[in-house]
Amino acid sequence: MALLDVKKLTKNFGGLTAVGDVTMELHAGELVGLIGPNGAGKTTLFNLLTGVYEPSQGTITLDGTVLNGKAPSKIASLGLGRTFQNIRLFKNMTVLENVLIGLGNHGKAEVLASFFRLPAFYKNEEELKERAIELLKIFDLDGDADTLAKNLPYGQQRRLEIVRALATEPKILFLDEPAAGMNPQETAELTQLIRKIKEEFNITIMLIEHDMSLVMEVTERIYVLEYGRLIAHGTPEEIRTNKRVIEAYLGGEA
Ligand SMILES: Nc1ncnc2c1ncn2[C@@H]1O[C@H](COP(=O)(O)OP(=O)(O)OP(=O)(O)O)[C@@H](O)[C@H]1O
Repeated sequence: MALLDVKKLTKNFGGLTAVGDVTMELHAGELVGLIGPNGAGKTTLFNLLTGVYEPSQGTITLDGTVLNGKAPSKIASLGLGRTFQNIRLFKNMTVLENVLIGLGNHGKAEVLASFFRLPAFYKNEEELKERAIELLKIFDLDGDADTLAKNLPYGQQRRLEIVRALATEPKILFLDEPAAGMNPQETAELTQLIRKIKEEFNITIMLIEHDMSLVMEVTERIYVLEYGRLIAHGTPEEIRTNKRVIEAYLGGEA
């Protein structure tokens, strides 16, 4: 059974079908690409999958649970994590605090303990901090734990966003153009990082990216959208040579 099962998903904005009749599956442990020309509906699809938008039609099922109609916070707690096209960090908080927020999915007992400053609160705080530092170490950001997020170089802010999303321990991580605005050196580092995430966390990743060499290098399968419709699906090699895909991109540039 697929981990994420998307059936005939559609989102209309007035007369515009931003996502139309999309059916796709993600399996545990896969690294899958989502590409398509500007305005193809990629971000809208992520917004549907993470509950930001309600589908006009179709169903989204995670591990047997239907996600339609659930709030984004509920969907996040069920195991869908994401980053955004434009960085959304708490810029005036430190690097460590940003990760602690990701980790801070407290249960009711912990909230009570923290309110009354019970011993469990301190133990939990210490443990969370240790876990946060551990995560930052994996991503080479532990040296900047006390730096304000806004003072990190751009590439590292993007990296921190990924760490924060991973801190919620998602089953599936959606990355929306993680290489946007990066220089070639930063993009090369990101490529390594995405590989590392897959190895160390053994999670499923779906990646929207305009940088074709990055997509072709790291993904195992690719879905291609144009005008909201899936026009192709296959291995990087199949997609690279797919006539329909080449046409879509050439048309987009003309
Ligand atoms: N909230 C909205 N209201 C109306 N139209 C929208 C809304 N969000 C997206 N659209 C439209 O839906 C279409 C798909 O947009 P979307 O941002 O999903 O594309 P994309 O593939 O992510 O593009 P890009 O690669 O440029 O980020 C576009 O025509 C866009 O203008």
